[in-house]
Amino acid sequence: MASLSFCFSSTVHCDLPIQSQARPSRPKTPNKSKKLPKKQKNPILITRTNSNNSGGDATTYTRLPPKDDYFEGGKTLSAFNLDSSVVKLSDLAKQLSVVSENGDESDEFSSQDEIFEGGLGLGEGEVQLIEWGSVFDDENDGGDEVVAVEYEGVREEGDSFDEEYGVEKEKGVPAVMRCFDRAKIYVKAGDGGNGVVAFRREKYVPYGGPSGGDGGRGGNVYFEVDGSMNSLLPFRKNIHFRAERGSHGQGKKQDGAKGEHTVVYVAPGTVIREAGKGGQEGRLLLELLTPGQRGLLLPGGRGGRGNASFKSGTNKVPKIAEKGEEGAEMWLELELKLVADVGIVGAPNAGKSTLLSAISAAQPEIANYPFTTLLPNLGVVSLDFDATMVVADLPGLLEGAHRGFGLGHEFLRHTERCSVLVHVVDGSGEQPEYEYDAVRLELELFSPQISKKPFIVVFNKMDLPEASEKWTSFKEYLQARGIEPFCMSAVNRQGTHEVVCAAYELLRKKSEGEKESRGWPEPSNLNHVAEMVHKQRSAPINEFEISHDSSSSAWYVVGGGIQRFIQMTNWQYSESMKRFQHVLEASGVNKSLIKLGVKEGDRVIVGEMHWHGPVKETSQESNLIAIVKSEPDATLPNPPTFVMALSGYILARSRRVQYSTNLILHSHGASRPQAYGRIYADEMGGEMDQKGAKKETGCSSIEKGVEEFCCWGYNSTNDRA
Ligand SMILES: Nc1nc2c(ncn2[C@@H]2O[C@H](COP(=O)(O)OP(=O)(O)OP(=O)(O)O)[C@@H](O)[C@H]2O)c(=O)[nH]1
Ligand SMILES: [Mg+2]
Repeated sequence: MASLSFCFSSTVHCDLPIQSQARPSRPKTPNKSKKLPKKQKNPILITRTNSNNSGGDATTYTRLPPKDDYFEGGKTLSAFNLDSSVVKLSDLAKQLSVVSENGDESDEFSSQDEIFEGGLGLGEGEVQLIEWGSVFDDENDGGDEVVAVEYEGVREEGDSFDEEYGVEKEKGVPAVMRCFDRAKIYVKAGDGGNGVVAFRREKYVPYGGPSGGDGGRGGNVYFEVDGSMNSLLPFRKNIHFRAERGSHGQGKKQDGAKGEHTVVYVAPGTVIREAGKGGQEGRLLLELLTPGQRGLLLPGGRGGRGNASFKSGTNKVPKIAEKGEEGAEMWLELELKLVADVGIVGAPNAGKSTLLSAISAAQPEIANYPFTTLLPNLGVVSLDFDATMVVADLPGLLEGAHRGFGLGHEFLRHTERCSVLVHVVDGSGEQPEYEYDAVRLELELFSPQISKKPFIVVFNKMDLPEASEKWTSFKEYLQARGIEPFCMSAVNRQGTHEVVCAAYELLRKKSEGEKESRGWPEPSNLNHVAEMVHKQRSAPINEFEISHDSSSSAWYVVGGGIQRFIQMTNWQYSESMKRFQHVLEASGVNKSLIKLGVKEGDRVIVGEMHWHGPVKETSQESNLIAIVKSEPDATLPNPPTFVMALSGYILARSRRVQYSTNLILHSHGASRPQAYGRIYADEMGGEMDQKGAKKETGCSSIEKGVEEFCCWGYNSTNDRA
């Protein structure tokens, strides 16, 4: 491989791009066009040109044109601080962009007149100055568009790519180019609706019984492959996808409505990963390839049960209802790798898009300047013998692309999934052999796998005399390397059929060899993430693990079933606590804790819930524990929105009370914390009545008796905490 230097001599002549290019248009986005910025910092040349796309105007942009080409009157470029004697090809990419022609005429335009005066051979009104950097920051999509060329930055011979890399990639490449095939999004399934406590109240129907309905199920999150998408650009603006929550249940046994599902549409070839942490790549979840494929990603939460569902033979008047199950949520990283049989690669302006338009019904943007194609275009090519293949026209490759230079591996990545490559070489360029080598080198450096893919080389623009002159030497150059190149004129559609047939033949051979055309396994089960979530949730309540942190005297109970139970428990109902105690007992959590040596004052943490576990040595038979939903040692009672409990409580099995009081506070609304609990006679000196309980707890009113009370308006900082 010839050693490649990316410099060129100022004597090399190339056509001036700004004088011959057609009016480009950026990829259409739904955003409104913005006006050109008023403030100008660095001068940029913008020309409004109306040249056509005729093949005769074609210009090769393997190198930046020498400075003389920009200034017909011999005017120097010193005003632009550009030393163009040594410039990398990729500089041009950075410098080309598209902006709205509808912008304001700059006030500073006149102040810069001397820079351009007479030097460009352009009429008045054909040149504007705008601020570089503002051009790509918006998604300007104005009607009439012009080309902006920035003359900025000195490129010295010997500059290393490393020095440039990073700065230029981030600065020079517009966001629209960087982000179209990667996205990070947040998805959340809908929460289930809450169940309610209600009783049937009807004339002549005494003891109507519980009639609280269940909450509705939350909506699911689906992924679907939309064949009309070829980028992930929509995720630049909208990254949060939440399914609707289920409605709450209502009285008269009315269940809540289900939440609406959410469908996230992605382009074919999207790979979905769990968002990685600390720079690590996340777990691979899904690979969505074929249009129409649909997968359930996150199932919605179950609706909470209303009190009608809790009715039983022993509890005919249940005053308990569940909260809805929370919908699963996660951050995802999407990556798009275009799925195509054939990828058209080559240097900018080689005629790749022209070839695609000639061989398929696709209508990619074609224009005589580099980086017309910012997003890959797909086309379906039908051959005579009833065979089709998907062809992708990829944006131009530059020196240093394998390191992200220019448009970088944003695009090289797409070649990974193409089975066959068609390498288009611009025959009208100064040195087609050099251009060929440069692009091959980039492919090799990016990935050895890509360079091993079968490929054909096509020498384009044969209709131009300067190209046909070089054809023989180019052909010999490649033949010496064992490659038989094709020649064509994409504009005139001459030789394109041979190219298509050759590409198809390669594709067929490869498919036969590998027994699969794309080397990409079809995913078997697209719902496996949802199944995994479902499995985690349906874990039995008696499957848990307990760990102990001796420094903080905390016990951690981890178990899908028990955590889910706690999340769905609605603590506002006093019966919820009884049920909770029962579950702790039935699931074996209490026993295990006591066996492991839980002590009075220890904290027991289940999921996000904190529990104080002041279990006395003597109260082996007792259950745990109490309640806390916020910081366990938070002071009472402010802020009123705190939901907390103060101490643990133990339910004695026998009627004889063994330990202590418990106090569980829940805030209801803005200002009225509510306390539930039991106060036992032992601690209060043997006897205690409602009055005593009231005094003891500081509650302003007590609705129940000694054993169970519920008080409103709790305001004192009771030291039972
Ligand atoms: N004379 C002649 N001009 C051609 C031919 N093929 C393409 N062109 C011209 O070359 C210019 C660039 O063509 P595109 O198809 O946009 O080139 P590209 O490789 O897709 O360029 P990028 O998308 O910028 O990388 C256009 O002005 C075309 O009209 C050809 O066979 N003959
Ligand atoms: Mg193109």
